[in-house]
Parts: sequence; C-alpha cells; structure tokens
Amino acid sequence: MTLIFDLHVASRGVQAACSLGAGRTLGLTGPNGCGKSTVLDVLAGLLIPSCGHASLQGRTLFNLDDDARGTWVAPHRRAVTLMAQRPLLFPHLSVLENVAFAQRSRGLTRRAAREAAMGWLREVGAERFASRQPDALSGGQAQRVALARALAAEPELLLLDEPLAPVDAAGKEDLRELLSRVLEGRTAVVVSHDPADVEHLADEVLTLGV
Ligand SMILES: Nc1ncnc2c1ncn2[C@@H]1O[C@H](COP(=O)(O)OP(=O)(O)OP(=O)(O)O)[C@@H](O)[C@H]1O
Repeated sequence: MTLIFDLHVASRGVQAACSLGAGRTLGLTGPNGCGKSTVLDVLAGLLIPSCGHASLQGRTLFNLDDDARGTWVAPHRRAVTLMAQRPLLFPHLSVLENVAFAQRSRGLTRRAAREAAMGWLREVGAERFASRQPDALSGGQAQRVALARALAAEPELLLLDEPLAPVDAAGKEDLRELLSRVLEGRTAVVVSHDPADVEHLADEVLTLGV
C-alpha cells in the first residue's frame, strides 16, 4: 500500500483510516462537517492530529501513536500537495508565474520553470490564460490553473478538496473529464459531497460519518 493512514482529531471529533494502493484515487465523502477537509489538512501537514499515523510510499508522514516516539514531518517535506476548495492563486503573480512557482522553489532556472509551467497549463487546457492575472479568471478557469500548479509540484500524493465546487453545471462535465484523465495512475485523495463525482473519479471510497 502506498498511502496508509489512521488518524484522530479529537477537537473536531474526526476519525478516519485507510490503505490505498499506488496510483489509485480515494474518494472521501460524507455529509457537511463530517471531517473531509480535516483529513486532507492532516495529510498535508496543516493540522497536527491528536494521535494516529500515516505513511506514503513507506515514508512516515507522522506517527503520534502512544507507543511511538512521536514523528511529524513538516508540510514542505512530505511530497504532498493540497488543492484547496478555493483556488488560492497568488494574486500578484501571473497565471504562468503561479504555476512556475513550485519549480522555482525547487531551484529550477526561471526559464526552465516557465517552460515546465507552460506544459502543465497545456495539460489542463489553460495555456491561453498564461499571461493573465488571477483576478481576470472565472472560477472554473482559476480551478484549472490551481490544478496545473498542484501538478507542477510533482507530488507523490495529490489531495483535491471539492475540485468541482467552483464550476457551474455547464463547466462541470469538462472539468470532471479533465480530472479523470489527470488522476489516472496518480495516488490521490479527492473530497466531494457529490456521489456522482466520487463514482466518476475514485477507485475506492471512504465515507465519513458525523
Ligand atoms: N478551523 C477550525 N477550528 C475548529 N473546528 C473546526 C475548524 N474547521 C472545521 N472545524 C470543525 O471540524 C469538523 C469537521 O470539519 P470539516 O471542515 O473537516 O468537515 P467537512 O466534511 O470538510 O465539511 P464540508 O463538507 O462542510 O466542507 C466540523 O465539526 C467543524 O465544525
């Protein structure tokens, strides 16, 4: 199993456990407030759970079980990328610079990072927006750019929180097809409250209760 987790966040009453094979997509579903975003935050390293453990490709992400010495790996060392519910693009950077940011952070030259970023924008059908500022994008366009930025980080685990939420019904089918293509062969967790999206995108399903 590539992704293994068993976690508990006492302050939010959230408990979840799962083992996921390499290249597979887990659909995380359940009613409002059941803890879907909380699970993603814990896996991304944005929230420290009360107890539990998680590993990715045999590497520990955290191990806070009673009998463990207590390991917690910082978010930027996890090779995990979270695409949040809102696109959260950097407002002062162009679309291209937003997507190039991950590679620039990893030490690529400006030119190499921009070339790679253009490739990812092409991948998600957003290359025509490359020179725009984020505030000139629609919700669906911004979501595609956010997806390109997440992919550009080349994470071992991709976390998507309600990726279809910002698009209207007309754009939903296109974005769903795009996500389906992009998720093929990637290890990912996709949160959605919509059973149709989970059915379409996920290989396995974990339903949380309230
Ligand atoms: N920042 C926070 N501080 C304290 N409690 C929080 C915080 N965010 C969420 N919670 C609580 O944690 C629980 C789980 O919330 P979470 O947002 O993970 O659920 P969710 O399933 O993603 O909900 P939704 O479908 O509405 O996005 C809820 O009871 C919520 O009130």
